[in-house]
Amino acid sequence: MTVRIGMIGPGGMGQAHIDRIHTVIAGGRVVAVSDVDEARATEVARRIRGTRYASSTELIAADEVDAVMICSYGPAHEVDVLACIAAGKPVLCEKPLTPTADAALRIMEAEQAAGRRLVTVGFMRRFDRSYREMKALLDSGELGETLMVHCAHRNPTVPDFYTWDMAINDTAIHEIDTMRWLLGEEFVSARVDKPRKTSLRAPHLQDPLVLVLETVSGVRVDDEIFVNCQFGYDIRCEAVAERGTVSLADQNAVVVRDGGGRRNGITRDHNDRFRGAFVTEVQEWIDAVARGEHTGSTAWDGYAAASVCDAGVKALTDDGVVAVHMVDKPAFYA
Ligand SMILES: NC(=O)C1=CN([C@@H]2O[C@H](COP(=O)(O)OP(=O)(O)OC[C@H]3O[C@@H](n4cnc5c(N)ncnc54)[C@H](O)[C@@H]3O)[C@@H](O)[C@H]2O)C=CC1
Ligand SMILES: O=C1[C@@H](O)[C@H](O)[C@@H](O)[C@H](O)[C@H]1O
Repeated sequence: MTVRIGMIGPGGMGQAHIDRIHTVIAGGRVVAVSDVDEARATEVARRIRGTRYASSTELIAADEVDAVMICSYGPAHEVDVLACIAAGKPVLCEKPLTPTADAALRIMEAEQAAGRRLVTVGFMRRFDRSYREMKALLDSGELGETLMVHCAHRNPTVPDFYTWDMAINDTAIHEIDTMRWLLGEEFVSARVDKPRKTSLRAPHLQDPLVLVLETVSGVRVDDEIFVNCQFGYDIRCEAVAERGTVSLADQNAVVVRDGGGRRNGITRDHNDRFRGAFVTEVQEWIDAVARGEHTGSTAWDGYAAASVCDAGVKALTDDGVVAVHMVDKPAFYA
């Protein structure tokens, strides 16, 4: 069976997903697109020989669409995810599921009422080989209990529409989800440290910042967010445990040594750094849709991450430690 996919919001991320589905991934084909930018949707539909729908509502309802990928902006996700649930169609929604927890809660409620897990959130770092090796080592207990994790998430730059809160609910949300998964527990509080700002761009942003999180058991996670670092897409993570540490290595196959020294390249963007993770994530989702099963991060994961983001965004404007508020995990997501 070929899973026929409808793509909402075929911008940068959406087109990268289309390319991998049509080249390296098996079992799926993007047959339909819709975008508020009609010219973009028309061009992408022409290129893939698919159908352009005037609205996401029409795309979701179309008989030719078995499953939906949502790659529009975070604030636009909720309405389309709810429409997919109402139509009974599996949906892979790019992160964030929603920028705030109240919206994610409405999605969880709708999905539970539908009685079937349909929502997968695009937290692709869970599929990254390096993070997986790190998790396997920590879970083995060889290094003892994990005490702290130091993360850094650096982007060369961000677009003009990037707002101050997105440092938390669009960027740090990656570490928030990955650390929940890596440590296997929830966060209880958030604080934001605000160092000197870069003069190189965007005075409306607190850039860089350090998000400091604490888990239920007291593990401390610090996450440097620096989205105008100029030099590359630089993702770092070091877990400190009782008997040792484990870190992500740089993502290069080769290291150059010459008269200028020893060096390896720095990845340029998310597709460059997480290419393998995206392929595994989307392949596993298509395979699960074909089997009629759910896979990957759930609406609960989207909600839990958004709850931590709410606290982080509050901590960005208020000084001090902000508590994370979450509902109890429904049995539906156990
Ligand atoms: N997993 C990852 O590392 C990454 C995830 N993302 C996520 O992917 C999503 C898209 O980001 P980008 O592709 O970078 O943005 P983009 O701006 O390149 O593309 C977004 C597209 O959605 C369209 N759009 C906006 N609102 C819409 C609506 N209501 N209905 C239909 N189309 C709509 C826009 O016209 C545009 O074509 C976001 O949720 C973002 O957080 C983005 C980059 C990396
Ligand atoms: O998800 C992503 C973007 O939406 C976000 O804006 C960037 O900061 C992240 O590095 C990228 O992976």
